[in-house]
Amino acid sequence: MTAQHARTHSIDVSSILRDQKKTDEPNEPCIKVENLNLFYAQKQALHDVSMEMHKKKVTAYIGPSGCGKSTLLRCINRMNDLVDNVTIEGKILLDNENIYDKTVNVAALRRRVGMVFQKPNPFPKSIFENVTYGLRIQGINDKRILEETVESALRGAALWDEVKDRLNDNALGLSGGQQQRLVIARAIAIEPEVLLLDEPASALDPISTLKIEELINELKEKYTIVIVTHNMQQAARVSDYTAFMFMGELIEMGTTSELFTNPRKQQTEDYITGRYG
Ligand SMILES: Nc1ncnc2c1ncn2[C@@H]1O[C@H](COP(=O)(O)OP(=O)(O)OP(=O)(O)O)[C@@H](O)[C@H]1O
Repeated sequence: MTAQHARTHSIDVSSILRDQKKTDEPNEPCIKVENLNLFYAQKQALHDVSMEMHKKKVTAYIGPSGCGKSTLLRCINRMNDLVDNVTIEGKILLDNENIYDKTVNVAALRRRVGMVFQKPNPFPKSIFENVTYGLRIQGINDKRILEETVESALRGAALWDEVKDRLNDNALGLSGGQQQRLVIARAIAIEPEVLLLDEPASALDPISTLKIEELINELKEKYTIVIVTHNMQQAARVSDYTAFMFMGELIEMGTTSELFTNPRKQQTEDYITGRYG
């Protein structure tokens, strides 16, 4: 990135921040990460990470490619358990309960902590069946409950008006942006506490991206949200708190306005002004 780009980059972010009406009032912590280390076989991908994420706020993870953002995100619903040869040390407390405790039921944890990935991944089923999937696997088949859930989840994901007349159509016929909102509807249909979003808009066009960002602002009234993004303007637009990571370490975390306008660490400043990454 050139110096000119770097200056433009940081100016853009500050103007975005000026336009935001975010309260910096912290809510109580919902998730506490304590001294987390993660190894993929011999390779250490997270180094002694400790941080807190607040209830009904949006926290963004930023940092250069390969710094561990997705790895850290996936620890919050134990998705890394599915990877061979992973070793995890430390704790993650969800409402003060260690999710890595041996007694934790991982399926129940994943109902409380929903996840949306970079590429929309609807099932090759109807829109209705996609949204009700989580309820059906819990054995809920009452037609009235399913219909009410479909409407409220699709409304919650800002998709209802676009699909209400074709709920039985195959979800794969939706556009990429609609598919991503459908996947968010599927995640919120089971009323999780936390939503993990791993670059949810990076495969989408600018208009669909804007819709997802507006949606995140609405969803935080109900959910604690953690989002991984490569896009600093996006972090500035959607998040209340931002964590900057570098080579598996949490370098700095603060309110988004603090981190972007007054970073405490040189590495953070270098990254947000586009000097590297
Ligand atoms: N399943 C895996 N097995 C082995 N190594 C992995 C695995 N997943 C990630 N890694 C390594 O762990 C490190 C952190 O990767 P991670 O995907 O968490 O970074 P990231 O910051 O999300 O990157 P990006 O922004 O490119 O998505 C990288 O060196 C990556 O190669």
